[in-house]
Amino acid sequence: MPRGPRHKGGIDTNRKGKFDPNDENQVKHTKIGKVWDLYQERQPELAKVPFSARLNLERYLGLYDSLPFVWRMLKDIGSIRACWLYLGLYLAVQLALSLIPAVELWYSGQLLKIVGIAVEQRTVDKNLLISVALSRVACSIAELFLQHSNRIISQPLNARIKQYYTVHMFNVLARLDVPTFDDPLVQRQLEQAFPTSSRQSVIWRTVAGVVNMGSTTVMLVSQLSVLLNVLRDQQDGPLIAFLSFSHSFFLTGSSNRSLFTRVWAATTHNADFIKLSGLRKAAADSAHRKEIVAGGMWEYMYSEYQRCIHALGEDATEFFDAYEMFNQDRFPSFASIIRRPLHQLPQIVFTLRAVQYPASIPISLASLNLITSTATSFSHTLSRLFEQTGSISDNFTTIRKMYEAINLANRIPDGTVPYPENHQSLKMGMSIEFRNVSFKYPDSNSYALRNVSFKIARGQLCVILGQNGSGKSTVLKLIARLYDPSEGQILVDGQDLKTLRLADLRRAMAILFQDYTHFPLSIRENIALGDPGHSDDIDRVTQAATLGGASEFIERLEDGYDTYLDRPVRDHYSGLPEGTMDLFGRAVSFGKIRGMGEMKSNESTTLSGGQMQRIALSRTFMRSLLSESSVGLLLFDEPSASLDPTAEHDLFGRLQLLRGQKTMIFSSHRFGNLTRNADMILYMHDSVIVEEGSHEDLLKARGEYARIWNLQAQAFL
Ligand SMILES: Nc1ncnc2c1ncn2[C@@H]1O[C@H](COP(=O)(O)OP(=O)(O)OP(=O)(O)O)[C@@H](O)[C@H]1O
Repeated sequence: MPRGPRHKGGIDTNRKGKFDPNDENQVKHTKIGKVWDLYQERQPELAKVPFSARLNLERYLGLYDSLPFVWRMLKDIGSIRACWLYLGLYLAVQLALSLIPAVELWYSGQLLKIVGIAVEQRTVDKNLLISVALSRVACSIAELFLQHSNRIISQPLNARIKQYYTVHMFNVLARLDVPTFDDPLVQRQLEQAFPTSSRQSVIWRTVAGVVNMGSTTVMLVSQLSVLLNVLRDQQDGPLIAFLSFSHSFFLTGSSNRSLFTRVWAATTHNADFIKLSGLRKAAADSAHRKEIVAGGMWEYMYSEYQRCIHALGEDATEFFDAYEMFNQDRFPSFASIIRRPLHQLPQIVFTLRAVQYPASIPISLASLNLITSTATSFSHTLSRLFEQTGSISDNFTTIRKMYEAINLANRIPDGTVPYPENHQSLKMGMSIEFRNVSFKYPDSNSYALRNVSFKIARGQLCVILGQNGSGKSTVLKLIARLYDPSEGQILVDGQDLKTLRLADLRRAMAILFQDYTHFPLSIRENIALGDPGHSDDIDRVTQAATLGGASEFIERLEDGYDTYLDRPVRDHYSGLPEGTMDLFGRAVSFGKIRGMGEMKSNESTTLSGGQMQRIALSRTFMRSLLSESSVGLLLFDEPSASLDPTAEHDLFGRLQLLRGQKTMIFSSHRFGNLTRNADMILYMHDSVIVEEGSHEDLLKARGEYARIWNLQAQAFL
């Protein structure tokens, strides 16, 4: 994601269509220095006309589609406790604030009138002068109080709205199934619906934006009407007012040049710059240090870095710096040139008029002052209004996206049949049957499984063997219904898997994935999540940890079960003296990685790979072996890959013992005790099952299984 204020000026990221840098009709290519290629969407003809660019009609048409969602948002906000009360107060304060400039203007007009009368008649109504002056001062003080109240009211309002939607958002994220969550379109939708960076929720920004737009309009209309009222009787008032305001309509010219108000993309093909960046990253990242040192690479890296820098000269800069330098060399735009004389025009006209009609000078001079000061604030208010309408239309679209995301349906439809009919039956295991199952992953064109058929009876121990990528894990994922087969049917206890209630089905099985992850939560929670229903039961957690072979090293940790493997909250600090090596009981990290806030899900600085696997195993035990009757099927994908031989031996012993009558399916690369004891072995090759049977059957068949078994046996002779 590019650095910099990507959304400044409000790019409509929700637009339909495609940005193709190679489309010369739509996209302008600019070479920035030697390194960067900038591609900018060409402005439509209409947008070149000053003023219309700000209206961006296409964008506002989209507002209409979003209205039903905005209505739903209002209803949702209404359901938040005390929100209407705060909202009412907020509206009242905003309205008062928007009227204040007009009231101030009116008093300024009154003061001018007094000056006018004083010049003409040489008399001053002192009482009137004092009361007008006091009221003018009172207005300023009232504005200060109102602004303060505005902040006081908007804070709890924003907080309540944010809290309400945060819970909604979490629910949306947490409930998505694998194919839906992995879909790039859904990812984009989620990213747009729940931008992670902004401090204020989009909902609050929209509410505040709409209210601000209303109050800005009230401000403009009230100021204009007061100004017209004051100037009505003055000879050149309307003409000078028109000239003063005209320059505010040319403000658009300068903003048109900003990169960030358009669709754009930048890239580089410069080999030297790419290499330079790679060298810089490699030298700064601790992950490469070992190899740099052991391989004696630094001299080569240094000389290459120097060579690239010399080849690039001044152009060895990041994109935004390069763009800034490039922009500074460009000539000012037509609109910004024309704005300057326009700014002076009222004074010139005023001088000409004054020369023509000297008698009217004093009044017009006062009016000119009033008009020009109002015009300056008016042009700012007007440009704010345009900006607000732009961001409102974007916010409305984001709200539509957000509600669409809330309503997002999972790709794996839920079944309706409760499972199992009889909970006691689960103790005897579950039967699994694949009938001509074929499957392709959603983002893949090739089959991960092809025409796979097999049947595992209740209570059997099945081992799936095969090379890397042959489809073993995929079989387990389909049984857990993480995906649905592209063709064929899977039966559980004789019933179509798709008809069974998903929650029931998943409760009835425990699965340990090969690419298991650790949650950025405490070890206790990491294990307890295996059986969320009993997460408070610390005895169960410790028992599960013992079965998983994890309890010993967990107890040795300083915080024991409360240890966080990856602390999800970063500490914040800056400017620490160099002697500060630890803070809040943790080592201070000065590495670059820290700044990125990245957390790796299955890596930990404190535990070994085997220890991590033991925690994952404990989670599976928490679910499967403790709550006796609720699980009937255990799926293990390479459960011993990171374990040492003793630990593996112990694990299989415990699994056999605790399995009871339940069905158990292993995916494995290893031939040994496990396969010898299996009721059924499925040998997979290239997405299909090539051999099927018990250890003895397969040895007799003299196929691939027998060949590898014999190879292994010879290796140990
Ligand atoms: N999420 C995915 N998206 C696309 N393709 C995938 C995905 N997961 C696996 N595949 C592909 O499906 C095929 C089967 O993969 P699978 O993980 O089932 O193999 P495996 O036998 O378990 O391999 P290993 O022994 O390495 O674990 C492989 O070709 C793999 O590249």
